[in-house]
Amino acid sequence: GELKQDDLVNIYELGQGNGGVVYKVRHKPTDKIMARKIIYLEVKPAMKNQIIRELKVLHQCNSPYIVGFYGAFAVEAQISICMEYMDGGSLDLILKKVMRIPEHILGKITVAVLRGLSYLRERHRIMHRDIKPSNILVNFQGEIKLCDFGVSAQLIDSTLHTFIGTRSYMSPERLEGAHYGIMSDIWSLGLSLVEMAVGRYPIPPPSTQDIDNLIKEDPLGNRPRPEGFGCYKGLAIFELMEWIVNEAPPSLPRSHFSSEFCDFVDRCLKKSTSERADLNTLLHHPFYKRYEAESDNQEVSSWIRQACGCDLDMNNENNNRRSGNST
Ligand SMILES: O=C(NOCCO)c1oc2ccncc2c1Nc1ccc(C2CC2)cc1F
Ligand SMILES: [Mg+2]
Repeated sequence: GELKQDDLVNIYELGQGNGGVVYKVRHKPTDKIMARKIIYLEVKPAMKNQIIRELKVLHQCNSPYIVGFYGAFAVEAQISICMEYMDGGSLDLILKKVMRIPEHILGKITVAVLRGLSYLRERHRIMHRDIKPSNILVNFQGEIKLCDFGVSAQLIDSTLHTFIGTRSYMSPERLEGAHYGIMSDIWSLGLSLVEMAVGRYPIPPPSTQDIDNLIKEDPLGNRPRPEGFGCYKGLAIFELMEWIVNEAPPSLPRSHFSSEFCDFVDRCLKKSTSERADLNTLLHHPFYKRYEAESDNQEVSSWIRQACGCDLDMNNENNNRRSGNST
């Protein structure tokens, strides 16, 4: 049945984005745990109703690579979007916890994102519009899914002025105000992969020294960040946009990543859309091919649990071994 505010109980806040806040909630009538995103919008009732009507299309959005949808409703100036609760959280939060994400996990993330983008395009004729680590969610079963994509045209229009949007994942053509489409999502994917591989937002590009500091012999890739690292005191948003439009795109160092992975991100980060790889080309790329065969989510599942420090037995075992009182 229809979701309504009085049937939801807040458990705790999951996060705040620009223009939205997300709560973990329980739906009393079904006892189901959900994530409830609240977007504040001062729009005329007619527009609000149109947004809710357009969001209901999400009931037809069924894919293993798209976060599930339970319903949407409006109360006063709030739009609520209730969706599947993903207990591993978003990749930006995971990235804050670990130093960086290993290539074999990024391969699985790439498969999920490309399949999610293909689903949205083939079945719903939409692009995502906001690909970035915080819009890629994971769970402890090892599933990787997309959220916060532009399914409601009216919601896009109503938030263009308010949400500054994280322009820093936007493609050069979009920042220049030119026409843009799915190829812009491909750029955002490439930039997100470099950020997750290297461990910091990759513009301005990290120096070779940065890279060497990053990728010291740390197989698990999770180590407390050295002081001041990663929270780069980099450029202001406008300088960043100028850099993206005027300077060479970032790339991965072949010294630390496979040539297929380096080539994959290079094809995503071509500044000119005519040179940039499109979705179908990427679905045939050796980097994608290397990971598309793996069907089980076990590898991602155990990595996520280790990254969240949730497989306590593993940790205790390590601690025991370290302190020498192994049973
Ligand atoms: O959250 C959004 N932007 O995040 C900035 C505010 O924090 C957002 O921007 C849109 C623009 C147009 N249509 C929709 C959305 C939408 N939200 C959304 C879309 C799809 C789903 C699917 C169920 C998984 C869930 C969502 F919350
Ligand atoms: Mg988001």
